[in-house]
Amino acid sequence: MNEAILGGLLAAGTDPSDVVATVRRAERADELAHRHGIMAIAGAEDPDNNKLAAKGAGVVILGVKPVGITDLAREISPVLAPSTIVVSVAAAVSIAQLEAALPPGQPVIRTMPNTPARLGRGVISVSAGSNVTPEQQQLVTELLSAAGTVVEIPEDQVDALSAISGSGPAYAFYLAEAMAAAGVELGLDPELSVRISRETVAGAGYMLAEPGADPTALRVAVTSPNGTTERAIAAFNEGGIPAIIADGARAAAARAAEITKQLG
Ligand SMILES: NC(=O)C1=CN([C@@H]2O[C@H](COP(=O)(O)OP(=O)(O)OC[C@H]3O[C@@H](n4cnc5c(N)ncnc54)[C@H](O)[C@@H]3O)[C@@H](O)[C@H]2O)C=CC1
Ligand SMILES: O=C(O)[C@@H]1CCC=N1
Repeated sequence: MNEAILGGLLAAGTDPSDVVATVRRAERADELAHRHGIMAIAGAEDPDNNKLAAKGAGVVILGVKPVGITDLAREISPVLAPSTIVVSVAAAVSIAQLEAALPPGQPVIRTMPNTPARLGRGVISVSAGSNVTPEQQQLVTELLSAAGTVVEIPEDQVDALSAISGSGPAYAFYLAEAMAAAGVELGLDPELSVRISRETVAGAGYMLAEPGADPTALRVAVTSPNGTTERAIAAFNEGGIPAIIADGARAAAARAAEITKQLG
């Protein structure tokens, strides 16, 4: 996820020399440095890597798994300037949990990105903690805008948003996988079926990305009265696909709440 955000930031003109990344493995640090022209420090080579990166930073983006993020916050706390904005991309970790692991008064912003950020087409939510000034929130919003559409939401909506846009790219890829499998079942060559499914979901995505695009109008335009698509959509509706998608989103949001409790 973090390389996706990095890709978006750099593509939008962030100076690579303004960015320091940390990772665990040396090979991964080399890969990031070569691919993006940034400084990347591996924990395996320098156990102080996270502190080195955070020291003097205006913005620190924490992107490890939810289970490790408060430990990481505690690790870098001694080197943070009071004005350093700490941004979290972790699902299910609350602003309160992050603030409790950081020096008192540290500005904290919780975000929920998604992987199309790599192409500058992400959706990134921003929820600010109480120590964040409007100027700091503006700065982070502008920074993340490089990676896609930024939406400001109250923290109590993050789990719901995550169930739609955070996990959502996986739902679209899942659809492409299911379409490819269906094509094979209808007798298409597997490679061809994957190719046309991928291009179809991608092409539809491009259409949705046009300004003012309306998913319902776009669907209706493909669905000729009494034609073939109509039969497919009817079968989807009979099979309860909309309700199944709602169930999936509910399960994702519930899992986020469960993780928050576990990390309590
Ligand atoms: N994958 C996705 O689409 C999304 C992920 N997220 C959040 O992003 C975070 C990362 O998720 P992924 O990218 O999927 O996981 P990942 O496992 O691919 O990335 C985590 C990275 O952190 C590195 N790391 C772990 N501990 C470290 C440490 N102490 N110091 C430096 N680097 C360390 C790991 O080596 C790894 O490269 C999670 O908190 C997740 O909830 C949020 C939205 C979407
Ligand atoms: O699956 C996850 O937990 C993360 C959060 C949203 C997308 N990926």
